Amino acid sequence: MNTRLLSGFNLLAKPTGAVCNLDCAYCYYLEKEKMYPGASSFRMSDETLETFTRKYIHEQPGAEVTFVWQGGEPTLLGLDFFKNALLLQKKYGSGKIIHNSFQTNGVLLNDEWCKFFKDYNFLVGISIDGPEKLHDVYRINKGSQGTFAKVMRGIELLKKHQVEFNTLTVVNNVNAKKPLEVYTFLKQVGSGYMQFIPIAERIAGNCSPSDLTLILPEYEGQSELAPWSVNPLEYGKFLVAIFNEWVKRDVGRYFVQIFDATLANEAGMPAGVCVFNERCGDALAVEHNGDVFSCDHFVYPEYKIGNINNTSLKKMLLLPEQQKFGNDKYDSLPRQCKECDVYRYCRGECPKNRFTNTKMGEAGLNYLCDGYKLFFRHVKPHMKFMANELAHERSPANIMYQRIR
Ligand SMILES: C[S@@+](CC[C@H](N)C(=O)[O-])C[C@H]1O[C@@H](n2cnc3c(N)ncnc32)[C@H](O)[C@@H]1O
Ligand code: SF4
Ligand code: SF4
Ligand code: SF4
Repeated sequence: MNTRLLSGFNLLAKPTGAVCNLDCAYCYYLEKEKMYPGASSFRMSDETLETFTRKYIHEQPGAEVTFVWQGGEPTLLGLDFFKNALLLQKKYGSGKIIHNSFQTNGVLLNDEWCKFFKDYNFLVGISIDGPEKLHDVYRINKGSQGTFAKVMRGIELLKKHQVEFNTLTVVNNVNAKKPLEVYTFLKQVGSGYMQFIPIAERIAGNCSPSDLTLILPEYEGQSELAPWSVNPLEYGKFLVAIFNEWVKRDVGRYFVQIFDATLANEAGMPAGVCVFNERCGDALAVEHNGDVFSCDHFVYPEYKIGNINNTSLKKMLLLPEQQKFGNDKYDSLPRQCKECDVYRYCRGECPKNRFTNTKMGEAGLNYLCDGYKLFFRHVKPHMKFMANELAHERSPANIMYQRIR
């Protein structure tokens, strides 16, 4: 038995496929609709939902199961879909503790949605890229209008109903230049847990309209960097600026995913997020029709590992190609990463972003490398201090009263 399976796996659900009410310029998922030419509906059927729920609960080795609803935009399915999902979770629950996490653009939230989230204890992730002028650069609707006002309305409703929420902020070529504006804004909004996701995409040249244009890291044809991609050093500086602010006054008050992950790695614990673990491969994605893929960021025909309606999840996880996918996170690293002084934090980050070469000409280096080197080297002494506090059962927040050099 694969030891990673013993500790559980995740399945990110896309019950509306790539269908969305928005048209965010940088979205990696919208074009996945092309993978289902001729599909008349992108709504997960009741049968597939039931099979998915049953298998996901029964095949999970642990006593807790987390459903993560994403897309496309999951609110487009309407509340009844999720009421049914909860009934099915109850039906197949087998005494396990079940959590639900819901990733949304926030635009369609209303009192009814928020009351539902509160009543059933959903954790809601809201995508917001900063204050209005930064958010509206890329997060636009089908009429090319900014969505900031509607997202803020959604957040106010979540707060009114006391729904637990966190934020996802895509760091792109524009907002990366304004780290403190973004950070201060997210604090004002009431985000207790911030996730920053760097954008690094390449667009293929000479594509036919039916091709996916945002390409896999191994693609060797003609391509160009997508203009919204963040510059690696700028990303590093963005993180450093926010860290410097956080470490002075916000430790223990605001949580930032990459800071948590770095501290966990320093302390010898699992990072808590796949990109900063040594290996991956246990976070699958399921499309509206039951197709299962190696990962949400590898929804490509080459990475389809089966369909939930006719294969067990365990069988898919144990397929040699899926095992290789997860092991390659470490095995395929260039030598530069394996010998890197901040490897214990960075771990080569996500294989999706490994499309550049090392100085020695070796392929498979992470595009964001320079930024990560800058950030991880900067935070290293602080992380060592905080890990030492943890090891002595003291609070890492004590760092706010220290001078670290
Ligand atoms: C694909 S969306 C689906 C859920 C929902 N529609 C939303 O926007 O939150 C999931 C997350 O991916 C982020 N995202 C979109 N395009 C991305 C890209 N090219 N690289 C990294 N993250 C991206 C979005 O900002 C969002 O936080
Ligand atoms: S709202 Fe989410 S799924 Fe829709 S376009 Fe934006 S990032 Fe993509
Ligand atoms: S490919 Fe990247 S996002 Fe997917 S599981 Fe691995 S580290 Fe995570
Ligand atoms: S900082 Fe660069 S060299 Fe070091 S592990 Fe990360 S990607 Fe590899």
